[in-house]
Amino acid sequence: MAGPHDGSGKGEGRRSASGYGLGSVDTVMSVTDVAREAERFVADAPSLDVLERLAGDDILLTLDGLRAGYGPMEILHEVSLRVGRGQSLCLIGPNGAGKSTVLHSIFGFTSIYAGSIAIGGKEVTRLKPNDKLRSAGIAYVLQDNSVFPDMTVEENLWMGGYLMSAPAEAKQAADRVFEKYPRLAERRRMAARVLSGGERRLLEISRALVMDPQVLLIDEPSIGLEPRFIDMVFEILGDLQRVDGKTIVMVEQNAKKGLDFADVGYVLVSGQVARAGSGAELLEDPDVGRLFLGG
Ligand SMILES: Nc1ncnc2c1ncn2[C@@H]1O[C@H](COP(=O)(O)OP(=O)(O)OP(=O)(O)O)[C@@H](O)[C@H]1O
Repeated sequence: MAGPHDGSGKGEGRRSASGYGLGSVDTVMSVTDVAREAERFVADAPSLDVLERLAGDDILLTLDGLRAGYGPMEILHEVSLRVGRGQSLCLIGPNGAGKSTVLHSIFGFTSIYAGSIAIGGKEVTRLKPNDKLRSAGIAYVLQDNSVFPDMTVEENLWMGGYLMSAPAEAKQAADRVFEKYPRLAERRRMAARVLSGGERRLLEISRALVMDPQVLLIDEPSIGLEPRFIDMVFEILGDLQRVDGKTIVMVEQNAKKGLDFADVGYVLVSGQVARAGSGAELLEDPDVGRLFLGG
């Protein structure tokens, strides 16, 4: 029977790659074709010199030869990555390549079998998530739908300060975030469930800002949002980078949008870094275009 993974090219089996987040509706490569082509990418993996050049003179976050996964299942195979202070980096790649697992590993949600993670030259490989946030200044914005719908907007923000020693401190920190985002401040006593999709995403990002992190890990900022909200979210991220100097590492299924935004892009295939370049370079790379941008 023809199916999406059988490579038969029949009926449902010939779904456009876009159904898997790999291109536009008129892309005609099957998922199997895409996977086969993507594997060929790995042969061209960038050298450490390339990664360092892309990160610039002031490297903040370093992953070296990271092997990580869930329980006994290794997902990332010797992933190395460099992010400059105040830079934005976007990970793209096929479904299941391990993009979210890179973020999970940086934040401390995975088992790490080998390799290292360092921030500002200090090794933080095996710090637990709370310590990643508290002492390494790394915050993680979950993929979609992580607001507490029955809590008010301000209660949601206070939750972002759960590691602070006193509730008053969390409230003060939340007030600083409200000053930055009047749109949220105006809605502070409303239940989060009544917010629009874009406002919910803003609340999720804001909650991660309460601890004033230096690095924001963001999983799929555009997922499930209408186009006007997608633009709004990328504007917010751009402002955090430019005005507040935050370093941003994101996974984005909308590869064009992500690469358009990011200073640096990495293509992850089968748990390995297959290509890296400036966002603009990758947007112009014909292989990236064919496989991930719909031709
Ligand atoms: N919490 C988990 N426990 C066990 N396996 C997991 C977990 N999260 C992800 N995986 C597995 O790790 C692999 C990589 O998943 P990951 O979500 O990192 O890929 P991805 O590139 O982000 O994919 P997508 O674009 O579909 O979100 C998949 O095989 C997935 O099933």
